[in-house]
Amino acid sequence: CWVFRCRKTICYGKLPPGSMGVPIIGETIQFFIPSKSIDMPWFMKTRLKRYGPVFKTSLAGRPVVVSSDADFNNFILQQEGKLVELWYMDSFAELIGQNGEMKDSIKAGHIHKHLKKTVAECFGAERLKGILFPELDQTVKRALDSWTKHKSLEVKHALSTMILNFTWKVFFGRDPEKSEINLSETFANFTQGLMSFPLNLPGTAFHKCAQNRKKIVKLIRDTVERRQTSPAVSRATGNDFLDCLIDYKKTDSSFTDNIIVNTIFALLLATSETIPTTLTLAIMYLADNPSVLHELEEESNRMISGRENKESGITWKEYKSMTLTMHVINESLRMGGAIGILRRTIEDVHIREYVIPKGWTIAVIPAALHMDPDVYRDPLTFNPWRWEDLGATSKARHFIPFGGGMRSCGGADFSKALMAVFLHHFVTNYRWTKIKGGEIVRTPVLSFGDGYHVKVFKKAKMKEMEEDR
Ligand code: HEM
Repeated sequence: CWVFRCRKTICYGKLPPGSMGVPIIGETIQFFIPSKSIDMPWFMKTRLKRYGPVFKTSLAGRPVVVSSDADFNNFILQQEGKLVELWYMDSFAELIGQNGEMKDSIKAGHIHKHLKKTVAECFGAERLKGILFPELDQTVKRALDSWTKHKSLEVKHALSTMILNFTWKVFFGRDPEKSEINLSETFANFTQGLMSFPLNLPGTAFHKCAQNRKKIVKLIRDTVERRQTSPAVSRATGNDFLDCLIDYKKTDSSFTDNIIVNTIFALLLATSETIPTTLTLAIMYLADNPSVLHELEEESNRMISGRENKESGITWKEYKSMTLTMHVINESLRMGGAIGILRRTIEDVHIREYVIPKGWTIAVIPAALHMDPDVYRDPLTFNPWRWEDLGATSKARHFIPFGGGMRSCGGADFSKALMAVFLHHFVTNYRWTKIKGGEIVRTPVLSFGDGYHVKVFKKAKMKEMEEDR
C-alpha cells in the first residue's frame, strides 16, 4: 500500500520536500520521541530547519504534510468542506469515538451546525454573562478553599476535577454522583494513552486508554438513557445541554443516542485536558516570575476595590476590564497550546510549486507559529507584556490556539472566562509552594512528567508564616 501510494502520488506533481521514513511505520517512532522543553517538539524543529515551513512525512501509515506557514495554515483552516475535511488519524479517531456513524455526522453539515449552536448556547458569551459567571465564581472559590486542605496537591489533576465537575453540571444539570467513577482520573489515564504509540495490544498504554474510554462512555450512556426514561429524576435544574441534544434527536432521526454520547465524550475530553494544561503552565510560570504575579494581583485588587460588595462574584464588565490577566492567559496558550490540527484533503491542494494529493493528511502546527522568533521575541521566555505591543495582524495570523475557520473552538469564550476567574481568585487570596515535579515534557502533547505538586495556603496564612520566619 505504501509503495503504491508513493508511486501514485508521483503523477500528481511535485510533493513538498521531506522523508517518508521506512515502509508502513514511516517516521512514527521519531514523532513520538519525547522532549523536555516547552519548545516545539524535536521532530518538527529539525525537519522545519532541514526542509522549510512545509514538509512531507509519513505517520501511522499515512502520508502527511506538516505546515508551519502562517498563510498556508490560514488558507487550509478556511477550506473546510471545499478542499479539506476534519480528520483524526484512524487509531486516534477510534479512541475518541469520532469514527463510523460519528464521522458521518461530523461531515453532515446540518448536524455540525446544530452542535455548534448548542455548544454556543450552553457555553457562549450570552450564557456566561447570565448564569455561568456566578456559578463559575462559586465553583472556583469552593475548589480553592478545598485545595488548602491538602498537604500536597497535583495541580493539573485538581484543576481537571474542578472543571470536569463544572462541565458535567452544564451537560447534565447536576453534579456527578459520588458513586460514579472518578472522572478526572479516568480521563487523565485515557489521555496519557492517547498520545502513546498507536498499538492496540493488551498491556500497551494505547490499550489501557481504550479501556478507560469504555468506562467513561458507559457512564455517559447510562446518564443519557436514564434521562430519556425518567427525565425529571435525572436532572436537578432546568434545561441543560443533554435536553437540547435530545430535543434535536426528535427532529432528526440521523442524530442517534450514539452520536449524543460521543459528542458529550469529546467535549468532556476537550474540557479535561486543554484548560487544566494551560492553567497549570500559567501557575508554574507565575511561580518563576514574581513580578508578573505581583502585577496580576494588583490588577485583581484594583478590580475589587471599585466594588460595593467585596464578596460578590466577578461580573462580565469586570472580566472585560482584565488586561494583564488576559495577557497571562494568551501567553500560556501561546506556549502550551495545541500541537497540531489535522485535516484530510478531499481534492488535490496546490500550494506554491507543490501539490498535496487528495487523501493526504495536512497537519497545521500552531506551535510553529506561536514560537516564531520574528513575531514573538525570545519565544521560549514567558513574557505576558509582549501582548501589549503585538499588532492585530500578528495576533490574527500567528496566534491560533483555538484553531480557525468553520471548526474554530466552540469553547474559547468559556475557557478564557474560566481561566480568568480562576487566576483572579488564586492570585488575590492564595499562595503556593512547590513540593515536587513541574517537569515539562512534550510527547508531542504538553504534559508535566509526574505532575506539578504544590502546597496551597490562604495568603494571610502565608504572610504569618513568613513573619514567623
Ligand atoms: C484552553 C482551552 C481550549 C483550547 C486550547 C481548545 C482548542 C481547540 C482547537 C485548536 C480546536 C480546533 C480543532 C480543529 O480545527 O480540528 C477546537 C475545537 C473545538 N473545541 Fe476547543 N479548546 C479548548 C477548550 C474547549 C472547551 C472547554 C470546549 C467545550 C466546552 C471546547 C469545544 C470545542 C468544540 C465544540 C470544537 C469543535 C468545533 C467544530 O468542529 O466546529 N473547547 N478547540
